[in-house]
Amino acid sequence: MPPAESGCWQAGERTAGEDGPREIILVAAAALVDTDGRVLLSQRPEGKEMAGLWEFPGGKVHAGETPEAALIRELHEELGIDTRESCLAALAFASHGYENFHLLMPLFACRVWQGTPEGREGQALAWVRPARMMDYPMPAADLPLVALLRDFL
Ligand SMILES: Nc1nc2c([nH]c(=O)n2[C@H]2C[C@H](O)[C@@H](COP(=O)(O)OP(=O)(O)OP(=O)(O)O)O2)c(=O)[nH]1
Repeated sequence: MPPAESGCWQAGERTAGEDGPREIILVAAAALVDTDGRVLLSQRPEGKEMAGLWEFPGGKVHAGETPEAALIRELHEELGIDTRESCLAALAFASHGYENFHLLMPLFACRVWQGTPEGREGQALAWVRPARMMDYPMPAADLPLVALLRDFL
């Protein structure tokens, strides 16, 4: 298929390096999958950028942290659940240029954890089948991941 029709090549699109380098932000995220094959989405709370959009739980990897350790920490802080590195399976990643930064986000599948997820930061939660995720507005970076989840879960 010629580039113009494939959707991966658009006239006027900003490409890496055009306006100088943007900071790369490393964020680790989880597709928590329940026994019915539903995935947990978390709504970004008011006051944060992209408030109201639904995302995979997770957060920024701190200096000196591995993505796995960051994710285990974030899942505990945000949802009150505990998991371990052996329960995280690398599934995919997002690499997306936002206006002010470039997001690099590994997505891990996780089917085993202790506790019941609750929105500890006041965020709404929803268990969603991948085929229904289009009903939940998500950050632009997540859209390719949703397509992958539909195929892999
Ligand atoms: N957790 C998560 N973040 C996402 C997803 N998609 C997406 O574009 N992001 C972006 C939104 C934010 O710019 C960034 C995550 O940063 P954050 O602010 O939530 O990170 P954090 O929990 O460490 O929060 P903070 O300490 O900066 O307040 O990644 C996603 O599916 N999950």
